[in-house]
Formats: sequence, structure tokens, C-alpha cells
Amino acid sequence: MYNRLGFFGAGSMAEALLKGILSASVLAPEDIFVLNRKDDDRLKFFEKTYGVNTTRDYGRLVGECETLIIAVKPSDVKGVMLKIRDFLKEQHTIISVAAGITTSRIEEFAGKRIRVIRAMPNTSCQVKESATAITAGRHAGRDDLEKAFRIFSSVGQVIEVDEEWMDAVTALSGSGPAYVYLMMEALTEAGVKVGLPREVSYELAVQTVLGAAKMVKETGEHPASLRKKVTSPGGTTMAGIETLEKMGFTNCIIQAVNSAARRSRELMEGGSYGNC
Ligand SMILES: NC(=O)C1=CN([C@@H]2O[C@H](COP(=O)(O)OP(=O)(O)OC[C@H]3O[C@@H](n4cnc5c(N)ncnc54)[C@H](O)[C@@H]3O)[C@@H](O)[C@H]2O)C=CC1
Ligand SMILES: O=C(O)[C@@H]1CCC=N1
Repeated sequence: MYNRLGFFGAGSMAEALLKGILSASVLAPEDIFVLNRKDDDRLKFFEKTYGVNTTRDYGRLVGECETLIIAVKPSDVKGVMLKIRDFLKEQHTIISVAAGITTSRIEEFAGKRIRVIRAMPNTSCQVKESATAITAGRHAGRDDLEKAFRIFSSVGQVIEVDEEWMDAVTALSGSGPAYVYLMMEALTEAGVKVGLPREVSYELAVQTVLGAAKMVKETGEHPASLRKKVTSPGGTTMAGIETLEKMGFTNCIIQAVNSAARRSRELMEGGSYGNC
């Protein structure tokens, strides 16, 4: 068995992570295996686009790879674990990115002592800007955490957290890109409403979000302080911010993250992803 990486699941998260890992040259495509339950076209796409190995054989993937990433929906994690548990050996590290599913639940599915790391990246892996949190299961050691750290730091920033924080992390940074995309969509729509052509509005909205994030990162200044610098007394920004707060903007974000964290906890109790 070599130091190869196997993905269970060939969905959005697996693809974002794979793209980031390949572009960071952490592993060569021939050292990566991808398995999907039934969509052969999707596997062919992965082979053709990324040059990685694909298989439908769970035992083969476990035999070929030392590090196994579980990137299926939370409700499918049990199915994968039941298929692979007999093949798992002491040296395997399992990294689950599934929302809501705890390391102890994964250990339970395996029915034996396994090393589990739970990780919560986001799709910005694809451009090496993920915010990823990782936490170790009870049989995982420093070497497993370091392995996960190496993988995820190649696609962005990584922090180690207590497992009890993972639902909150999922709600904030796992789902977070979608909130920001919604903000961009709303800004674009708003620009159109005040008279801009859609393409102009879109371009300005995207660059504004990028520039604002870069300002916070590169100046090290707190967002509140940067916000004050944009907000001239009696000026345009103040008018905009007052309306945002009157309409409950901050409270909306707090409620959104709260709902997402609650959903993450529900997924642990077997909540399904509906028809997705
Ligand atoms: N999409 C995102 O932004 C993020 C997703 N996650 C987590 O990543 C996991 C995957 O999410 P997505 O990629 O968005 O879902 P997705 O639906 O795009 O992909 C899931 C993949 O798993 C495959 N699959 C289902 N059952 C399987 C089985 N028994 N064996 C092998 N493959 C199987 C499906 O065919 C599909 O290709 C979820 O648990 C989610 O909570 C974590 C962080 C961010
Ligand atoms: O929406 C979801 O459930 C997944 C987990 C975090 C981001 N996407």
C-alpha cells in the first residue's frame, strides 16, 4: 500500500478538493483514486479531466490507498463504511468531510478501531482558498492530524478545533461561501435596480467583495474599522448601512448561521438531504 489518496464520492466537494490538490502538486493524478456509487459518466469525466484512477470496487480503493476521504452525503456515510469496514487496516486514515457526522459515529459504523479525522473544508479548495477545520477521532494520532493538515493546507488555511465546535464551523465556513455568493447576487440585482447594465453591476459586485476580503487579510485591520473608513458621516454608505441594519442584516446572518448549525446537528440524527 502506497501513500495514495482515495475519494469515496465524486461530487462537488470531491472535485473541488481534487482540483486544489492537483494544482498544488501535492500528489500526482496516478496516486489518486475516485469511487462513485453509480454514475459511470461522472467517473469517466474525472479520468478524462484530471487523469486520476477511478473504480467501482470499494475493496480495491481501500487496498490501493492509505488515506481515504469520505465525500458522500451525510446519509450515505454509513453505506460507505459498511462496504469498506472489512478491508480497513490499522494504517488507514479516514478523513470524513460529511456535515454533522461525528468521528465516534464513523468509528461505530466501522465496528473496529479506526483512525478518523473529521474535516470541514469549503468549495474554495478549488482555488486554494478554503477555510478548513479539522478534528481527530479517539484513535487518530498526531500523524493522522498532520496528514490531514498537509492535504488541506495545500488548498487553503487549516485550523484544528474541538469536535464540539464542528457544527458551528460547518454553519459558518462550510456553508459560508454560499452566503457570500448570495450577497454578490443581491448586490448585482441591486445595481441593476439603480440603473446599471447587468454585466457592469456583476463585475463591480464581484470585485468589491474580493477587494474587501483582501483588505481585511492584507491590512490586518478589523472589518469594523475598515467599515468606518468607508462610511463618511452623512454620506452614501451611511445611508446604505442604516437601511441594512433597519432591515435586520446582522440579525439575518446570525439567524442563518444558527439554522445551518441546527441542521448540521439534525444530520447527525439521520436527517436526510431531501431529494438531492
Ligand atoms: N458542497 C460543499 O460545499 C461542501 C460539502 N461538504 C460535505 O461533503 C459531502 C459531499 O457533498 P457534495 O460533494 O456537495 O455532494 P454531492 O451530492 O455533490 O456528491 C456526493 C457524491 O457521493 C456519491 N455517493 C453517494 N453514495 C455513495 C456510496 N455509497 N459510495 C460511493 N459514492 C457515493 C454520489 O454519487 C455523489 O457523487 C457531504 O457530506 C457534505 O456535507 C463539506 C463541506 C462543503
Ligand atoms: O450544505 C451542506 O450541507 C454542505 C455542508 C457544508 C456546505 N455544504
